[in-house]
Amino acid sequence: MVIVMGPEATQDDVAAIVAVVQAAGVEAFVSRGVRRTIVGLVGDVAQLDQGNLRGMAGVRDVMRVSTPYKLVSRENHPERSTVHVGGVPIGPDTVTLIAGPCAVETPQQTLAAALMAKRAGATLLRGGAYKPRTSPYAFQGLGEAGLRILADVREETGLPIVTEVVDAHDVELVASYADMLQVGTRNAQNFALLQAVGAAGKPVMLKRGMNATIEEWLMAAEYIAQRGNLDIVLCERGIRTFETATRNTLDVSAVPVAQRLSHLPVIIDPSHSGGRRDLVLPLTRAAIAVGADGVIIDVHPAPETALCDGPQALVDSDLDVLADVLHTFPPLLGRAPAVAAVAP
Ligand SMILES: O=C[C@H](O)[C@H](O)COP(=O)(O)O
Ligand SMILES: C=C(OP(=O)(O)O)C(=O)O
Repeated sequence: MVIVMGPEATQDDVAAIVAVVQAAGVEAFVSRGVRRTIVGLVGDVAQLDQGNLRGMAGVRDVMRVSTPYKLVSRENHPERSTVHVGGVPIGPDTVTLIAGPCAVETPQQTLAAALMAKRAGATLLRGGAYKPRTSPYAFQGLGEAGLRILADVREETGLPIVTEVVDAHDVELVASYADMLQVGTRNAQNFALLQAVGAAGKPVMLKRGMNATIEEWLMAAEYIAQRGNLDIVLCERGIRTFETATRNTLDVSAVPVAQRLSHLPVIIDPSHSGGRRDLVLPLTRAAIAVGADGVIIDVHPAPETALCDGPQALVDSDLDVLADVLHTFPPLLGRAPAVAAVAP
């Protein structure tokens, strides 16, 4: 961390800064220039409150030179990581397709959607049994009955399950069925939930908060990592902007930025970002082109009757194109579509 002090800063102002910094066990190196004085800090600067330092007399600016997140940072872990979910890799060598229904509605609908997902080349099945809904009157998911359906469909199709948990109290239960726990955009800064999933012993997919900066997203991942779990996959799912033509604005630049800052795999959700079926395939192409380590896509056998997010679900007639994108695009970038660990 570097503290820049203006020309008006007195000797006492500089001494006050040095005293605060040293009291926190951090070393301070002062270099006085004609127009400004720079105080360079070395040590565990996480102990210091940047805002408080910025408020002290004579201080012009306070700048971090290292990242505030440590465990998920690429500074301390230069190699990019691969996370395995039920034996399926998500990482730099592959492009993984996770697909399935937005919400688990019935056993028949979930199985039909899982078979669609498989036909498109998915090696992981998505599906929400606990749905975070804007309206308390909207379908909230089947809860544990939905988890049981997912487990049956996993048995039948061999696809490991990715499913969302919305409440810290449900983490143990959801983890007892899931192969990967999903934390959604609405809970992306629910710190108690992040800590609970971090302790659950299952890989976690952390969606980006719809209003979160990339740094806030990585700090959220750090909460999970701090509980001893580094099997985290980051998922860019669109952010809130002024644009109303799409449900959210897909921030494609978040993929290379997050991959540069963090060793964790980064995937894209083209369904929740565009919010429109006609955008899912173009955004999937964009995701692969920008270097995403996978995509998570909604599919539904009858989206006109879907209980959640029907307009963004791919239908049967989209699957061949999706499969083709998955087979032709990754090899252009030296990658392979991720395959199942054990052929079912
Ligand atoms: O699947 C995700 C969410 O539950 C869903 O997108 C929420 O949408 P809503 O705003 O219609 O509740
Ligand atoms: C709730 C979901 O997505 P998001 O959190 O991105 O809205 C989902 O994928 O089911």
